[in-house]
Amino acid sequence: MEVLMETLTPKLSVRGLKKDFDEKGVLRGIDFDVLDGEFLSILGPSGCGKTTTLRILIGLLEPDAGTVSLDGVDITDAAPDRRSMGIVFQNYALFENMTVRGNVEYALRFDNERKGRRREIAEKALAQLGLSSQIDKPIHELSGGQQQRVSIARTLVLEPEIILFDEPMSALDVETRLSMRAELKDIQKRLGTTMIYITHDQEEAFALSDRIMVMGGGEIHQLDTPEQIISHPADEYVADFVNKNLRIKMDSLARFMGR
Ligand SMILES: Nc1ncnc2c1ncn2[C@@H]1O[C@H](COP(=O)(O)OP(=O)(O)OP(=O)(O)O)[C@@H](O)[C@H]1O
Repeated sequence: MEVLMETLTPKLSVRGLKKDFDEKGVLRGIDFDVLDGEFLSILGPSGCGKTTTLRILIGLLEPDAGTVSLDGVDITDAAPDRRSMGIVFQNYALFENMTVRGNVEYALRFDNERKGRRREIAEKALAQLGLSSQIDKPIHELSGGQQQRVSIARTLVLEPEIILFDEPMSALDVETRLSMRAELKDIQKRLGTTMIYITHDQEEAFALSDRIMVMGGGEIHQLDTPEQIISHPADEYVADFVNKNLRIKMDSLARFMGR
């Protein structure tokens, strides 16, 4: 029975989440679960409520209603550093002039229990991500993909249950995005950490995710596998969103071919 419960309890469970800004319903009561080891993308256009959802999950914003539970424990009111959630930001927020090792060790500076072992812990995380040979280089000498890995290593040393990504690739050129996408997928497969990835880029969501949550106007329109979203869009909004994005891709491909 215990084993059965364990497999059935989602890693993260969100129920009835609501948030108004200036009396406008930015989140209108959203419910979803994320399974252990799953890669879930939150996909939708600008202003649909993705960042608001993320900020509530990591504890930077209080919801007006609803609950967030991690491994079955209600963490709605827990402080950000008591939630076991790590976040990788858009520009990675690394210290450019510090070394790779320095950046990762820095994350443990307030961890009284482990800061004495921070050198060893940082080295282990960096080895896991294939960065041992870069360990003494300053950040500005690394490629975009390597910087992404440092940012993940820095998050990993805090031993999060879930890693959240806030549009981490949106400022990069297409080629870098493609190689970093492949790297991220590989890292997730190897580590098996539950990941939530915020993006407005449909192609990115489809390439990376086990399941995708399509949001619009503060609501979840569909939460399903990429295949189901393409073959069985839940409503017109999802069908339009998928089609529109495909059309944009086809147009830029046609322009590229015509050059
Ligand atoms: N602190 C705030 N005060 C007032 N309105 C806000 C605040 N934060 C967000 N909003 C509004 O809530 C809506 C949803 O914003 P949110 O940032 O969650 O969208 P998003 O889907 O992440 O968009 P983007 O992809 O552009 O980041 C927007 O209309 C935004 O203007």
